[in-house]
Amino acid sequence: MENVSCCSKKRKMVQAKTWTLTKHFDGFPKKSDFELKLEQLPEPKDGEVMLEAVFLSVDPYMRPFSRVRMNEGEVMIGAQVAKVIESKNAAFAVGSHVMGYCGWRTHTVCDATGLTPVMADWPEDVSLSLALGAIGASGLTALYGLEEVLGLQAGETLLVNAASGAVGSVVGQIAKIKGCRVVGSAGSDAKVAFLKELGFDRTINYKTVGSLDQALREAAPEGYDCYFENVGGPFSSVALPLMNDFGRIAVCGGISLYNDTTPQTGPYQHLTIIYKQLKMEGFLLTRFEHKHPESLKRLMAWMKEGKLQCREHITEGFENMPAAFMGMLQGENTGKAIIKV
Ligand SMILES: NC(=O)C1=CN([C@@H]2O[C@H](COP(=O)(O)OP(=O)(O)OC[C@H]3O[C@@H](n4cnc5c(N)ncnc54)[C@H](OP(=O)(O)O)[C@@H]3O)[C@@H](O)[C@H]2O)C=CC1
Ligand SMILES: CCCCC/C=C\CC(=O)/C=C/C=C/C=C\[C@@H](O)CCCC(=O)O
Repeated sequence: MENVSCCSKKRKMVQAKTWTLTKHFDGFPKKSDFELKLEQLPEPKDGEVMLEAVFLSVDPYMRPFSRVRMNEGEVMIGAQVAKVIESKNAAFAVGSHVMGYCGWRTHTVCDATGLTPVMADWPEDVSLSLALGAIGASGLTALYGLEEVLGLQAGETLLVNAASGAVGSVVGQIAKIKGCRVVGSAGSDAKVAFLKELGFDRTINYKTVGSLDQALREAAPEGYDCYFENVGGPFSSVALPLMNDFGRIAVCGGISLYNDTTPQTGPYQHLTIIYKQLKMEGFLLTRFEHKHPESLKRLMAWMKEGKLQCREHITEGFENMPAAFMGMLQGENTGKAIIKV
């Protein structure tokens, strides 16, 4: 990123590149829903820092959250790992790295609210981008869904969909660490091969399988005790009746629904839920924020021990953020979708 220098002899003026939402998404996002803009940044005031983005994240939540948390014309929401390039805050040294929800922007001036220093003893040979994925929000979501929501126990059978993605790939690996049988569904043969590499017991390419019901039954003739739901919609309608009595379902996401212009309706599963006495619970990772520091240490330890593989799908160039976002929603990524500035 080239900064524009002008006027002041003392200080280089910094221009941020930003991606704004021109118009609320209507159906699947389009290129014209985004606009690249330049923004002249002020000098940081006391307590503030200036950040330069190193890695940015594109995530499914941006699609539904944009509608409820953003106005048209605003900078797209999102997390990044950034380097502190100027600081008037003693807690954030120049040259250190932070994780923050700064949005889709190359440079940011902000106070420290909402900035998290990247884990103190982050190993030099581990990419900082993982702080946005497996050793960040995606890994934490997987861990909390399994431990806090599902209460997964050794010996149980778990189903996870969008299994080769940022969250799903960690879900399956943690479930294996915990001594469970894991069935994963993903949208291509290459993705399914990746799941096998990760140690999933059975894998399904839901796009080519023919009968999903039959494939899910064959993958777990004993039935499913736990279901980590990332997709929703028709997949869920097929999976729920295959749960065992007292089965638990963690509703983490519903990506198959995010781009709908008309909300999908039924089939309604109330009778299955009653008869099988199922427990279904939605969650947001933010509920467990107080556990983040300890949980990140556990994820990092698993990675160092070789028990957790962290695949990333890296797109080069800030200019390509909208394309990377739309690509992720279309299933282009295996592992965490990341933008390298
Ligand atoms: N509750 C929470 O706090 C959080 C929830 N989430 C949710 O977790 C889920 C996974 O997120 P994340 O791991 O970041 O993203 P992923 O890395 O899994 O990327 C999205 C993947 O979803 C799959 N997908 C896209 N469209 C569809 C569709 N119509 N039907 C089925 N699969 C589809 C694609 O894989 P494929 O080729 O296999 O179809 C795609 O690669 C999302 O639902 C997200 O909203 C994420 C973080 C926090
Ligand atoms: C508006 C309906 C939302 C339905 C659920 C949609 C998506 C599930 C999901 O992916 C949730 C993700 C939650 C993320 C929570 C915290 C942060 O990582 C995002 C903060 C975004 C921001 O405030 O900038």
